[in-house]
Amino acid sequence: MAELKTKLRKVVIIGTGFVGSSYAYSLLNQGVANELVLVDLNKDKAEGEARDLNHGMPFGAPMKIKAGDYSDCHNADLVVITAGANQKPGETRLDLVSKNAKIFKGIVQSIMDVGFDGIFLVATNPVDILSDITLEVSGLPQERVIGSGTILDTARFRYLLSEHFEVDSRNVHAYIIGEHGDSELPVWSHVQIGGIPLSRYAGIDDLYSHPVMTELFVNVRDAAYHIIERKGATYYGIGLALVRLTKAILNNENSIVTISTHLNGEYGLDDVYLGVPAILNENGVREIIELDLNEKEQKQLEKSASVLKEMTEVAKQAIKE
Ligand SMILES: NC(=O)C1=CN([C@@H]2O[C@H](COP(=O)(O)OP(=O)(O)OC[C@H]3O[C@@H](n4cnc5c(N)ncnc54)[C@H](O)[C@@H]3O)[C@@H](O)[C@H]2O)C=CC1
Ligand SMILES: CC(=O)C(=O)O
Repeated sequence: MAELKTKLRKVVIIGTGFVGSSYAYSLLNQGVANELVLVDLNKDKAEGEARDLNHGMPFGAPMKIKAGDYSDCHNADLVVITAGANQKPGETRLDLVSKNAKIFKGIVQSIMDVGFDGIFLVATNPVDILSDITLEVSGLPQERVIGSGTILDTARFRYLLSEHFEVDSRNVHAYIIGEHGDSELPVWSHVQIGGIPLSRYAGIDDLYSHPVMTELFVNVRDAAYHIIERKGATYYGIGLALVRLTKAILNNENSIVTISTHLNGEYGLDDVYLGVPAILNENGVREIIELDLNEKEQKQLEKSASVLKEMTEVAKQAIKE
């Protein structure tokens, strides 16, 4: 009988606040990695989370979980960064830029100093800009520096469409692209339900000016504000989204997911990180999927890119000071 070889997979989470700990909990539930190390500036928090998670081990898949430090990153396959400030009610993601860019410079340098040579997955906001900062500070190839981008927004979009049309969200194919933030856009021209274009499925000629579809998108775009007003932070959705990305990477799935990646001419855009569908596997981003956008969508994407480019310059300036 052929010998079964199981590759050991090590994930390190930097930042064990709401997002980091929700992600860790979902990883344990879904038995995704063999080894999980939790790192936080607040060492007690990381230690407490590790102990709590370990007590669930008999009910999950076996894995090693411990609190650690940056030296644990040297042989990690994946480092997921969820550290930094989150939005307070009324704050935008872009309001966090200078504060979190400075935090990131220190974190990424400490990780590279121990010889990390795996994949970075960034979730901290503003995620597109901090992915760019991670690329610049780490010097790793761009396919190995990924942001969670619009994966959560895309999930929210699919969920709200599935509720509206009473169809399983897994059969709703739709993308939100651009900034993970206020300038993001829905790609209405490619929304499909079970392979049927939405305009035909719903009998709507112009999805762009249809009041119900417009309201649905606004609820996607503003979902984080609505949740933060009510419970102070969002974390379960992103925790599960990060596990989806972790599986695509560790299991070499070649999955198409909307992540923040560095564009080099795709969609006519250069030198900017933003959310687009891309094929993800154990080497990181294999290929960016270039959708045929209509004129309206292309213009909106260009606008989103210019917002991000401007704020990325602010972040790059902040880390020089
Ligand atoms: N990309 C996405 O879709 C989403 C992103 N987020 C973002 O995730 C980030 C984290 O949010 P929360 O977990 O709610 O915040 P939190 O405040 O609960 O946790 C942040 C953690 O980072 C730690 N930390 C701060 N500086 C650090 C450093 N230099 N090294 C190590 N750890 C450090 C803190 O001690 C804290 O435990 C925020 O920027 C938030 O906006 C939140 C939800 C969705
Ligand atoms: C906070 C955030 O980025 C979100 O829930 O989308």
